[in-house]
Amino acid sequence: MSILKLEGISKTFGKGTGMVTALDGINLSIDKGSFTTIIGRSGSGKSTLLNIAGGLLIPDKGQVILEDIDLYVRKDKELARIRRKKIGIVFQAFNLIPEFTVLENICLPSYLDQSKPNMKFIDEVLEIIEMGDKKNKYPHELSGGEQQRAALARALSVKPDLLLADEPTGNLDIKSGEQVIDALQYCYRIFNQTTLLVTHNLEIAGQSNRVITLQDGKIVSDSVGEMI
Ligand SMILES: Nc1ncnc2c1ncn2[C@@H]1O[C@H](COP(=O)(O)OP(=O)(O)OP(=O)(O)O)[C@@H](O)[C@H]1O
Repeated sequence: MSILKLEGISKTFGKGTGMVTALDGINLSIDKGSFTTIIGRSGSGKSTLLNIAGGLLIPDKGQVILEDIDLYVRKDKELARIRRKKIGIVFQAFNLIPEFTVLENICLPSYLDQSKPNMKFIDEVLEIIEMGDKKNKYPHELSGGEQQRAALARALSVKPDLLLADEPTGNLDIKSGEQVIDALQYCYRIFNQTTLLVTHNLEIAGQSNRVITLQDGKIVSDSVGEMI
């Protein structure tokens, strides 16, 4: 069953001779409970695609349907609410709030939504990603890999329908990067978390159950395999 559909998505940046076509007529359907990786050279449109899928960037053309919701016909305030409730995003830069502890950072999406954080679920996530003993630390007291795992727990805290991760290992050394990917995969397996991951790392891509390759803003291959 499809949870996310991108239909005829195009996006350009700039004007005239400086115009860049970042995405060119993308059609894509993501199944509930799948782990999909998007690969492609630098500049092929991966982040643009993820940002559009995540309700963060308005496409020039096309529709993004999350479950039955057409994201970009919604007013800004409603789109922000849908995003907070239904989409978790992990960025390359961890984007934690330095003045808040790990737990406060994780609870933030719920507080912004004026709802009570699901502490039982948050504790379960923290245990799975081996961050249970770090919840009262501040971001500056953590390694890069731990900060990224805290950002992952924050993204998962509202049990999002869709988890998006844009080069989550890009700022990390190999070992920390592997731990973050392991954490993503555990959460996929244990919570059946629908995940869409952008990476340059072909080894990581090979472990997902679908790999989509972008080139010059177009999908040039889409292969389905077994999740390792
Ligand atoms: N805000 C922007 N303003 C102007 N051009 C942009 C902007 N964002 C992206 N682009 C351009 O759109 C194209 C696609 O960029 P995008 O960041 O989606 O690629 P990417 O595949 O994620 O690259 P990377 O792997 O280097 O992160 C590139 O040519 C990029 O320069």
